[in-house]
Amino acid sequence: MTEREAPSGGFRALRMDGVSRRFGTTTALDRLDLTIEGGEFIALLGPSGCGKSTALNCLAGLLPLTGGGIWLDDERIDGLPPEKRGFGMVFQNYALFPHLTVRKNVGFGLAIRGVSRQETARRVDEALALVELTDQAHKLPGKLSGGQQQRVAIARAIVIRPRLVLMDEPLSNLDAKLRLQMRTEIRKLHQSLGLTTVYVTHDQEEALALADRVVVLRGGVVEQIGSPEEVYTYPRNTYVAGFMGYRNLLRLPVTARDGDKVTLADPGLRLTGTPQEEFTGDTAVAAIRPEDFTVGAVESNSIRLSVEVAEFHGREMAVEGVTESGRVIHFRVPDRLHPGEKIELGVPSPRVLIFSDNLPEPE
Ligand SMILES: Nc1ncnc2c1ncn2[C@@H]1O[C@H](COP(=O)(O)OP(=O)(O)OP(=O)(O)O)[C@@H](O)[C@H]1O
Repeated sequence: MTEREAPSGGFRALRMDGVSRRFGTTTALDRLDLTIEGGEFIALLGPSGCGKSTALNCLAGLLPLTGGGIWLDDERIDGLPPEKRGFGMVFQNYALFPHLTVRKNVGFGLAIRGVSRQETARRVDEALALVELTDQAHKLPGKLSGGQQQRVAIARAIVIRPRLVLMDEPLSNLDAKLRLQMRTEIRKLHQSLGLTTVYVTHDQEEALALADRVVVLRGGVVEQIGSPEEVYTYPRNTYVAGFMGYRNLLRLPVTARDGDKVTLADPGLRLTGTPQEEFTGDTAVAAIRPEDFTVGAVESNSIRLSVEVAEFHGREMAVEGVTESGRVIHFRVPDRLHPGEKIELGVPSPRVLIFSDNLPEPE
């Protein structure tokens, strides 16, 4: 097997064990337990301030831990300086040297590691070919597009044959089209090199598209770890559900419980759904994706509403409607609707996830 084919970059597992980081009285990361298998692509997902960059910087060695430890197989590495960890990093702002050509930028890490000129040239050529920048090698970064600059940054990270690649929101400075293109390129690169990767993002689509496993963070704490399918289909709570596109989180009175089904109702609305957790109490939260509604009731699931705003989105309309009791519902339908129109929607019970009522009070 050639080095390029080595799937794990040389380790079986990287273990973060109770990793914590405080800044004064702020706990940015609170006892993170995560084992990353060699070759895995992990996405750390959450909104601004949830601790994802802190987790990445602790892994990189840019931030000392205030608790816990990090292990690469049997070696404890959280005391090692960044350059001794053998990790490659790709940042949001590219962090390229503006006065060095693309070729020199990519070769920089090899030069400071004392790799011979001949070997450096060979590996830089190989990395540039992988990110399809061979013909831009002589240019300065300022002469390249944002996407090309980020490809230079990726080449610079992989040329050192890192044991782990750390990426901090690498696509967020790119426009929407380029972001999609680069996302596919990152996935392709991971498929061909098999480099273990930890990727920080606040974009759920990016996390689901790229990762083998997604770690959803809130306030420095892990809310859920799972495959994209798991976190998308079975979010553990309303926070993860909200992040996974369950745009309708409706707090409603419970009117019936029947085995593994719970019914919630309100004037103009009746929903029977599937509880995702044990709960007591007179109210519960129904989580429903806009795309799971259909026109017309489904069994006894029915929401009657009046259309407020309808946006044309190509294959479908994205619509906001209001029920008799003033609840706002977001849904998608294939045909054009107009403000003021009355419509009845339905949704299959398995697509109505019922959670205990732990939504924060509206401000
Ligand atoms: N150097 C620092 N000094 C003080 N507080 C910090 C520092 N770095 C981060 N924090 C705090 O720690 C928490 C987590 O920050 P972190 O940057 O890890 O979040 P994030 O999820 O990466 O957010 P973003 O996407 O905005 O970077 C925040 O409350 C933040 O204000």
